[in-house]
Amino acid sequence: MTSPANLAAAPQAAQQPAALRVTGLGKRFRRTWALRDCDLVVPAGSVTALVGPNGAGKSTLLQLAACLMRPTTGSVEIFGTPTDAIDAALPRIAFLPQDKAVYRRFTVAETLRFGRELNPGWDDEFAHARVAELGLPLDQRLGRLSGGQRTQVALTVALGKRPDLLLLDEPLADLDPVARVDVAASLMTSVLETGLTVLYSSHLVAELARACDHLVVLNDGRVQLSGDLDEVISQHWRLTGSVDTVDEVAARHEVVSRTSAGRQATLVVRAPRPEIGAGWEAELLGLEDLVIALLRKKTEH
Ligand SMILES: Nc1ncnc2c1ncn2[C@@H]1O[C@H](COP(=O)(O)OP(=O)(O)OP(=O)(O)O)[C@@H](O)[C@H]1O
Repeated sequence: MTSPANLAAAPQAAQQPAALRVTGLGKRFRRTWALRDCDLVVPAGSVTALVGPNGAGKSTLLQLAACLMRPTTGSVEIFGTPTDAIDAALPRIAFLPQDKAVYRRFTVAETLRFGRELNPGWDDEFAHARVAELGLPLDQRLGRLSGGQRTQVALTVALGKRPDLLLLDEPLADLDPVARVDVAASLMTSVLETGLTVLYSSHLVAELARACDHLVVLNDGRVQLSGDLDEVISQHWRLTGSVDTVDEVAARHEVVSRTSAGRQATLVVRAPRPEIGAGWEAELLGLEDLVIALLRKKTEH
């Protein structure tokens, strides 16, 4: 009753067209399993948030999807093409790694030229229009741009490749709050204009709630939950009541987390409608509280 479940991976896997499909995926580095037994689908056209604590395996998953590493077990498919067939899969993907991987000595123009030379499907007109719209000077070296501007150049290179699946590893992490909001908004405009699928890892859960329609929670190398964001949120409740009756209430539900303070017990449960008795209250969780509950180790059993 208490083990976290993969809410929607099974039905998703059967029904939805997948931009990314991961089956039985595992990745081991020496003795450490960074990912284990992962099954998940990122639906085509979705903006999917990938969340989890440090070391959960988010970057490893993104790098496997970007064909930068080979799985130890299982498989990864991009729009139905296994990433083993790298020549077919690669043109459909763009990956923005955590460190953005830009050359600080290159100017903006040189960076775009680099993008053009490396990518057969490069859209030069789009890339130049995007940097012009953002007011980024073509002759400026990337090392002299602000962090937010550098991120915008890296995003322009990723988008200029005209990918079908954009993989972003914490793209906003090193930006100040204003730059974060601006970069996220311009990214979402580009996403809406192009209709591409995005898988986006971040610790900034509140910002993800604005941008994303699907959620994948990774914890300790495993998929803890995946599904449509509204559906996920409509099925997670915070129940509060007396510690005297908490066992009875817990026994009627799938418990995600359980805590207590003095005489008051709090349960986070997964249920379409919670079944509570007198003296108990139920409220739906917001995304941030839900992610915290999912990632918190259960403190009592
Ligand atoms: N190249 C590597 N060699 C050895 N171990 C690795 C390597 N890459 C990742 N790991 C290990 O795999 C696990 C998952 O790491 P990963 O970077 O995927 O997590 P993450 O969720 O992206 O973390 P963060 O939020 O801190 O970026 C960690 O235990 C990490 O130490």
